[in-house]
Amino acid sequence: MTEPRGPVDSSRVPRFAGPATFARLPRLDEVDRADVAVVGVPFDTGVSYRPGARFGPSAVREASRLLRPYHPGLDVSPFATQQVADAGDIACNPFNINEAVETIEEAASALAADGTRLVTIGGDHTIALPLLRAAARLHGPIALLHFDAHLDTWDTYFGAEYTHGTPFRRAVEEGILDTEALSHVGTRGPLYAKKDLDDDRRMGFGVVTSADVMRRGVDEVVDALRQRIGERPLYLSIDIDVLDPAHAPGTGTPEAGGLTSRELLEILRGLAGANLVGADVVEVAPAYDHAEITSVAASHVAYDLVSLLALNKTS
Ligand SMILES: N=C(N)NCCCC(=O)O
Ligand SMILES: [Zn+2]
Ligand SMILES: [Zn+2]
Repeated sequence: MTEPRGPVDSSRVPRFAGPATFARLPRLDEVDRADVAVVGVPFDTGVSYRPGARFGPSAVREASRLLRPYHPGLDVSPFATQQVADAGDIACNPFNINEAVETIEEAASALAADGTRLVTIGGDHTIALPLLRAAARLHGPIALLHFDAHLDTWDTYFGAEYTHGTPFRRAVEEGILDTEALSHVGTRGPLYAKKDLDDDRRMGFGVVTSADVMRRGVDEVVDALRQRIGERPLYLSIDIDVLDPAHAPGTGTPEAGGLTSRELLEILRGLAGANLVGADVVEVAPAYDHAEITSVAASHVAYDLVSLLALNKTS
């Protein structure tokens, strides 16, 4: 096996020079194959409030220029022990949600066909449904940890089935999730009715609210989540609005009272050794951002996801 090709060396080429790929990694077409592909989905036609997450992938790539190759918190060099590459963006129809959902499922399945695991940068949360479908094609019904201010298990908006508020209800209906191992983390904010929580519970979700994270602390929350997941194939879906608007202003449906970026990153690190098979980071809407606060946070989250995959090399 040839050595993985890593990022551009920032001691030779200034990190602010050249086109942005995630963490300055090679493009997928520059390597034979990748163990992990970081792929963008610039789609935001499923939003219920502020648009703009279509610009998330390029903002996160730009904000990822400062990432370095060794992760001290997890003691891993994620670009040295596995080939990581930037697969570019999945081009999907911005005028037709149903068609876009199909396109994303097919493109993700094609990328993952030879064992490549995907870290996807959104795009709005609609894209989690086709990504979960693609993951379930390979692994069967999978465990899900969903980090979000919102439940995203609502039924329809204006009669539309595929929106950023409904992906996980669709996924449960389709039988692609392991309903013994579903949790929301960071949930908060007003709901439409108490019934939202009843419906959500009936679908099988456990809820660790944002206040629970504050009261119980990161370690206890991690223990509880890990017990629920066990060894199952696990997918992580991270809506950046799980963070407090102070930590992630650049998003479409902000809610007060969220996690700090430190809490989120520490919970992720607590998942080291879990059987992670794929992940997404969604809802970065750069037009509402300031000083790249949100896209920097998202790029670090994506780096941690790639690092967790490095610790779960099955091959
Ligand atoms: N997935 C995100 N970010 N938001 C869902 C909010 C749905 C609503 O407007 O009620
Ligand atoms: Zn959300
Ligand atoms: Zn969401």
